[in-house]
Parts: sequence; C-alpha cells; structure tokens
Amino acid sequence: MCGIVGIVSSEPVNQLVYDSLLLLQHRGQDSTGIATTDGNTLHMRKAAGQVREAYRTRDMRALPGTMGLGHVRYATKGSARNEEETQPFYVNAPYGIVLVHNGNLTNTRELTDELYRVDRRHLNTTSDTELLINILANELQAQISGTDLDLDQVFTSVSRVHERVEGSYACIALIAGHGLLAFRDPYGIRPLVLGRRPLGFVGFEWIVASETVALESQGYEVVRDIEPGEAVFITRSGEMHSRQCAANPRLVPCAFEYVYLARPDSIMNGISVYEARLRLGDRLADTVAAYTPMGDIDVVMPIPDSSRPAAMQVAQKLGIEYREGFYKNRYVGRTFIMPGQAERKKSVRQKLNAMGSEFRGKNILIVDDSIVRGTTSREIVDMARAAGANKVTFSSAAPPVRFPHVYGINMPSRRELVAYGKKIPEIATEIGADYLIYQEVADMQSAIVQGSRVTDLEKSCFDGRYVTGTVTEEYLRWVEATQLS
Ligand SMILES: O=P(O)(O)OC[C@H]1O[C@H](OP(=O)(O)OP(=O)(O)O)[C@H](O)[C@@H]1O
Ligand SMILES: NC(=O)CC[C@H](N)C(=O)O
Ligand SMILES: [Mg+2]
Repeated sequence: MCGIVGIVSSEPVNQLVYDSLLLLQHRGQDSTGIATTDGNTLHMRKAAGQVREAYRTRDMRALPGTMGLGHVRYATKGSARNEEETQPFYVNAPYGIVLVHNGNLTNTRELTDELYRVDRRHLNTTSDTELLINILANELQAQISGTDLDLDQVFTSVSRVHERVEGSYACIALIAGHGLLAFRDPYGIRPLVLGRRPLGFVGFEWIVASETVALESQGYEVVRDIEPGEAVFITRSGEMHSRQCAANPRLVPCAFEYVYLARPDSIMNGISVYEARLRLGDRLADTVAAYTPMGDIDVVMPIPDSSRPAAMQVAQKLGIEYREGFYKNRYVGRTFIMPGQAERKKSVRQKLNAMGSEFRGKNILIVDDSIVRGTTSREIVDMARAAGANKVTFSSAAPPVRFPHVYGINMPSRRELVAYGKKIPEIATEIGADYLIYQEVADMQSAIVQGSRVTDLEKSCFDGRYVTGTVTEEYLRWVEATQLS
C-alpha cells in the first residue's frame, strides 16, 4: 500500500498536497514525492523518508500551480531504497504526464516485454509504476488525433489500460495543460475516494485520495468512492467528469486495509474501518470463549496501535478487564511497513515497552490485529514473560497469513510468513505463547462487510484465492525469487 492524493483548485495546492500526505503517512514511510503544474510546466520534488523530513521551504516554493498530486511510498516492487523508483513517475509524451500509484501489478513480465517489443518504450527501473505510466501514455498517444485532448480519448485510454494491466492499481495522474485523471482497478482492490469543497462563488476545489481521513481533516466533503474500473477526469477549470471504463467491474476490496493498513477514522467503500475493527473484536471474543478456559485470563491487552479497537471489544464481550501494559514510543513509526527484517525487529523493541506492574503474576490475553512474519508477536511474548506474566495467550483479529500478498502489501515470500505450512500449536511454539487463537476467515469477512454493499473481499493472503488471473504457482515462485530488495 501507498498513500496517494491529487488536488485541482484555482489557488496554489502545494501546501494542501503536503498536508494530505501527512494524513496518509501511515500508508508508507519509505519515500515521498509531490508534483504540481501551473499550466504547462510540471514541477516535482521527491525524497527518501517521511513527509516531515522530506520537504524544506525551498522545495515547497519550487512547487507552484493549481493542480497537484502526491505520494507516500511503501515499496512492493523494485527497491524501497532506490531513489529512481520514488513516485511520482514522469513521461514527457503525450503532453507531459506525472502519475502516482497505490497497488501492485501482477503481469509485469508480459508488460515489460510488450512495451519493449511492440511499443518501443524504454524502462529505466524495475518499478511496476513505471510500467503503468508508460502503458497509459502509450494508449493516450494512440487515441490523440489532432492537438487537443477530449474526454472520450482519456476514458478510452483508461479502458485500454484495464485491458492490458493486471493486479491492483489506484492511480492519480496529471496531464499537463489539461487536467487530473484518477482511476481504480476493475476489482477496486485498493481504495480511492473523491471529495470537494466550495471555492469562489460557483466552483469547487476537488480532491482525490486513498482515504477519507485526508478529506475530512481538511474540511472537504466526501463525495463518494471512485468505483472499481471507473475513471474520473477533472479539468484545469474544475469540471468533473466520470465514466465506467472496465468491461466487468466487481468490488472486491482488500481485507487487509480494514485489518491493519487504513486509519481507523477512515471510511472505505462505505465501511467504517473503526467499526469493522470493533466487529472483528466481537467475533474474536466468541472464538476465544470457545477455545480458552475463562479462568485462564486475568486481563486483555492490545498491542498498540492498530489492535486497540478489537482488543477493547474482546475485553468488553468477555467481561474481562482491559489494560494497556505496553507503552508505545510515539516517535517510532509502523514497524511492519519498514524495509528489512533487522530494522523491523529492532524497532519493535524501540517502539513498545512492557510495564511490569501490569504483568507480574497475571494471565494475559494479548490481542493483535494480525500476525504476519511474527516479528511483533515473538518480541511481545518475550517482553511479557520478562515483565513477569504467568500464562500468555496470544490472539489475532485476523486469520493466519499463509499466502503471499501480491496486491500492494509487501509479503511476497511464503518462507517469511510465520504461519506458512504450520498448524496453530506449532505457530504458538514458534512465537513462544502458551495458547494461540486466530480469527476464522468467514468471521473476518462477515465482521468487515456487515451492513455494507460489499459482498466479497480480496483476502488471498488468508485463503490463497487470487482475484486476478495471472497469479499462478509459477508466478508466486518468480515473485519469491525476485522479491523486493
Ligand atoms: O507479525 P508481524 O510481521 O510483526 O506483523 C504484524 C504486526 O505489524 C503491525 O504493527 P505495526 O507496528 O506496523 O503498526 P501499528 O502501530 O499500527 O500496530 C501489526 O499491527 C502487527 O502488530
Ligand atoms: N504499496 C504500494 O502501493 C506500492 C506501489 C508500487 N508497487 C511501488 O512499489 O512503488
Ligand atoms: Mg501493530
């Protein structure tokens, strides 16, 4: 996952894009970039690290213009450390395009070959986003007949992108001199939402972003989610046009957004992330009650931050006291999205500290939102024991992660997953817990979608079923062999 935002206004947008990226920082910490346009010229600043460290005043001054977009990256393809792969990507024809992408393409080998052989385009990195912008540019170029660009040409190009590209992609592009284009893959795997606020007497300032938190915190009205397969084009003068560009769109959003990635105060596809996490806690409590003798638990404890809503609900439903025994260092970011296992492991210790008084002699039920590599759970169980806990029961509000995630979350390799090829008692031994309880897949799905129009979720990392066509055993092996450096 990454965080993306695009804004069309009649006033300078650089600060608005920056502020939006700060609100989306939880979606990516590797690098960031902003591009703006003041008519025909595209201005761009990119840097490694988080938003607050990346832009200085002189960088912001170098980003004039009334249309802009921005990106915070959590790399899933290529390299997290390669500056060349920091987004936005730029191509000079047609017109000049910059693009930001949240997601991961699964037919990159075929696309790389086609772009070279048929389209005669050069790729300079191994980023899937560079592929995507070149496919879009190529299709747009093929549509243009005169010098001007019309809506049909824009939307037909997006239809062609849907035909050629497989995987997940929520994208925003600026076409210099023309407008802002946003589109979502035909399954709507990654999120994208449209908002606006009044500007002047008749017009609106428009925003497109990964999460509603970027809209609401800045006073934008949430208009709606961009539909799977849909494209939205906002002209320089603020007219908004949209069209369904996919042949068979079907909403299958990523379950992991609700489990971990998104901020709890966002609403995605009509589902409040916070409420989904509360319901995950409710269902988990039932499973805990079914498998654990209740006398075995004195307190319920979350692992800050993401498991808090679920843990509160587990405690309430079981009628057991909720205590916060792990104190979180607010200056350490999210550990799961850091690149490299050594850094992730070290950061769990830096991030969380166990308070002895909450553990000594007690039987603890620890609740986390998910267990992926087991980095957090191993350290946490160890810390709980060192702080004097008696029995440690570990529970996860998501089911075991047993399959690679190929749609925009960096868990490409089965051997990295602590649950891969193991039964639950074996995983418990691996993380050092006395008992281990996981959410059931069906309970996770019903907890997330309850009361919404969403009927299915992209949950391949839990059940091994991939919604797009190209994900074969051979592909997974290739991903494992060439995984992110
Ligand atoms: O099994 P693992 O590979 O360790 O991954 C799972 C853990 O990583 C995440 O926490 P993170 O520190 O990233 O963020 P948070 O503060 O939002 O919980 C998640 O909430 C789990 O705690
Ligand atoms: N997490 C993402 O959305 C990553 C986007 C893109 N695949 C990259 O690696 O840069
Ligand atoms: Mg966590």
